[in-house]
Amino acid sequence: TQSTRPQRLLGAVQQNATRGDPRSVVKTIDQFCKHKEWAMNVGDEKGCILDSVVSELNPATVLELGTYCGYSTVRIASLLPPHARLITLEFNPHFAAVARQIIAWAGLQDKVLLVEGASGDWIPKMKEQFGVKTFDLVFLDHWKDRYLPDTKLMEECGLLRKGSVLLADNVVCPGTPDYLQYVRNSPRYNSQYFRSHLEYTKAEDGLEKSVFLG
Ligand SMILES: CCCNc1ncnc2c1ncn2[C@@H]1O[C@H](/C=C/CNC(=O)c2cc(-c3ccc(F)cc3)cc(O)c2O)[C@H](C)[C@H]1O
Ligand SMILES: [Mg+2]
Repeated sequence: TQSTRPQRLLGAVQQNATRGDPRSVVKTIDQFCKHKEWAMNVGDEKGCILDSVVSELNPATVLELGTYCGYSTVRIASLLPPHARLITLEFNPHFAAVARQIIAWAGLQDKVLLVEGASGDWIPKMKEQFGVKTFDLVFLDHWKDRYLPDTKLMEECGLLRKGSVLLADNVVCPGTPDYLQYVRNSPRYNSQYFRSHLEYTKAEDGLEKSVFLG
């Protein structure tokens, strides 16, 4: 049977990256996407902005919406302090299976909880199922029309506290106009745009960092 792109990406990691070395996993995926097949990972340019936000925040509890192959999961988890936890939601079983193997190859499985299912179903269960009080950081990188409804859902479920940071990928390309309008005009957020480029291309894209004001 034909392999899928995520399976070919996993193969590249297993052949070229060093087990237990997150940086080599990240580098391998970026090389694969630059020279072999483009894939919708946040990539190295926006990834450096992601890294700086994570390092500056030093979060204890992180939520990622949209694992895909686990590239940003590995980037984030590799920067977390020992007892910090990253919960990442992926509703496609095939992508979840590939991501689990990539996260394990990087040696980060003890810091990451990959939950297979839809954000709309799992966000309301975060407290009771995983003992989450609030998230220090949320990385949004799933379907672009779900950023706004899921942000409102997180507010309603009391998962954000004063100072919680939302970091959203692709606010220019493919674009998340309703989400941007909301976080930039709501008095409950302080929003900042980090201009960059769409992964592995010269097209403009960027990350929006929005601090919840409570
Ligand atoms: C009800 C479901 C919601 N709840 C959900 N709950 C759990 N998991 C969810 C949910 N919704 C989606 N997912 C998962 O997240 C992933 C989806 C990721 C989506 N990402 C993009 O579409 C994108 C496109 C481009 C792009 C740019 C330019 C181009 F020309 C082409 C492509 C670039 C980028 O950086 C991009 O991140 C994964 C595929 C999908 O199974
Ligand atoms: Mg993205």
